[in-house]
Amino acid sequence: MTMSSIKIECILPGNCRLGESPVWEEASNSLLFVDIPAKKVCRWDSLSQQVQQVTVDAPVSSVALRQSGGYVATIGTKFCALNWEDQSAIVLATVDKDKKNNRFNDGKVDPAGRYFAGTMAEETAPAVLERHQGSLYSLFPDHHVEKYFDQVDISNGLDWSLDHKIFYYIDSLSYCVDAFDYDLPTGKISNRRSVYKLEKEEQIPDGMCIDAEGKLWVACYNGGRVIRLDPETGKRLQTVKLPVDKTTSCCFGGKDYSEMYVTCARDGIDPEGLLRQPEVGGIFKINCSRLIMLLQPSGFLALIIIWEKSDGI
Ligand SMILES: O=C(O)[C@H](O)[C@@H](O)[C@H](O)[C@H](O)CO
Ligand SMILES: [Zn+2]
Repeated sequence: MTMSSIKIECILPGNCRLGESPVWEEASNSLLFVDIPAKKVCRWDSLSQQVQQVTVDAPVSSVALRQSGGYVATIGTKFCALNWEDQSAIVLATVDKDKKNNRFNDGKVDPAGRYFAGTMAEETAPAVLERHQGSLYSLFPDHHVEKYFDQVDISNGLDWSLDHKIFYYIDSLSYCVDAFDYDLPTGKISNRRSVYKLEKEEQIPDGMCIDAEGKLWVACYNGGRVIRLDPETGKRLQTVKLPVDKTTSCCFGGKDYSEMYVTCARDGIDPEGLLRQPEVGGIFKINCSRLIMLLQPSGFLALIIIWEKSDGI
């Protein structure tokens, strides 16, 4: 993929205050995403170009697909099951009960159906917050929660290697992309190491996804770009710049997963910055005319048992 073959389009000139967690839903040809402070989960239908949204009662930081249909989402400090039709959220588990100022941030489902998500202290301004308050958790199909580690500043991008043996993770204020050995049967992680340190102009690492060649794509908050990294060599392979500064996350989607969708934020941008970025708060699509390397579903399906509805997994 060379720069010249890339087309970037604002597909939804929305007004996201803090767009995050893009996830492609194949069954509906739709892109799901959240606007965290607006407490909204949105679903953009790529065929009709219409957006539907569900408003919840606390900041919603990530959304994922459930194997049995419907969604799961991290709302405030709760893992929830989200029913789109009646707009209800069922609480599955609550974390950080002793930390009243915390909320979940980015989350994603692992290849075995566990829902991983980390927390952070609420920000007073972008990237300004009480440090070391966050932790990383996962929700198992039976609703029990495991805690992996604490002392996290801003729990962010996460994904798994194609062979499911490595878990990649970003704590934004470390300015690094980290890797852990991953044990899929148990969901255990070990042997933390850093695979890439962001350069100054790349700014703050935020959301992340993996492509079909096992390379990582990281959205750079304040950097106005997504970067493609080789986690084996620690080298940056590519930079794709976007017409907005606060790029927050990315996923693959569209036909054959040949497109990349990128979310961004407008909160924290001054009036001059808003004038300079007319498409701020929109959702972007990166199209590559030569189809290579992408073709990677943007997430796994959460295996969550909801006994109340007795609808199995
Ligand atoms: O969406 C997130 O991940 C955080 O909630 C955001 O607030 C920003 O991305 C962060 O400030 C940049 O590090
Ligand atoms: Zn994020």
